Amino acid sequence: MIEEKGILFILSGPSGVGKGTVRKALFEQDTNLKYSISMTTRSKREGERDGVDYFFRTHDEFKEMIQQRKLLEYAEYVGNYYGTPKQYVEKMIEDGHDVFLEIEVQGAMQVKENFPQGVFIFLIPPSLEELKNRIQDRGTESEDLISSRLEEARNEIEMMDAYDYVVVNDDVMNAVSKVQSIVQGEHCKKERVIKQYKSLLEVEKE
Ligand SMILES: Nc1ncnc2c1ncn2[C@@H]1O[C@H](COP(=O)(O)OP(=O)(O)OP(=O)(O)O)[C@@H](O)[C@H]1O
Ligand SMILES: Nc1nc2c(ncn2[C@@H]2O[C@H](COP(=O)(O)O)[C@@H](O)[C@H]2O)c(=O)[nH]1
Repeated sequence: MIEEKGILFILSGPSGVGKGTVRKALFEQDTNLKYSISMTTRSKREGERDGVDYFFRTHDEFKEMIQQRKLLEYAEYVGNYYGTPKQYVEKMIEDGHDVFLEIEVQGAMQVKENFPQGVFIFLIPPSLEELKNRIQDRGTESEDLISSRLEEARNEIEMMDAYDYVVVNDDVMNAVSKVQSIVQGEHCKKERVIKQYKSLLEVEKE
């Protein structure tokens, strides 16, 4: 039998584009996907839970994770640190699960350097006006923070060329179905299947 390793999917996009919304809807449909819960130093939003939405940590705790090299990637974004705990991702991939990261672009570029076989997906809004409306209507950030995030959004969108796929989040279910096609399609990529098949042949030879 072909032993399949999991695939690492990385979803980025400007704040408020709908990454979390699309990811949650996708996870209701795809049960092989595992979400990598990030660590952050930002404060909890109303309704967010430690260990579910994020691992909420102090700056000192976060720095310790960096020093101990326990993060796959990390970045400072609009005054806070965000990072991906390494151990969970490596274990899940090894066990054959696809892992989904929802991270900003600086972190995604670090993953690309260390994990080039990952699949990089960039989510864009139908317009910048719509992005502003979405982040404002969400009502989770102050006006100042919304401005900082929107400023950051312009730089982030310029990075989309570094991604393998770009999906427009016009309608949530439309975007979900596109991301799902990407996930399924990646399992049939000949480079991936041939690599797995070659290791199977090696094992059978022994
Ligand atoms: N396709 C869509 N059409 C209209 N509204 C949407 C759509 N997708 C998401 N939204 C809304 O936009 C807001 C931002 O979505 P969400 O929180 O998922 O964005 P995000 O990219 O994860 O943001 P952040 O990076 O800041 O965490 C939410 O209020 C969500 O309901
Ligand atoms: N580099 C990383 N970025 C991350 C991670 N987890 C989340 N994020 C991104 O940060 C911004 C802000 O998130 P918010 O929850 O405060 O709105 C957003 O783009 C997230 O995708 C991570 O582990 N590493």
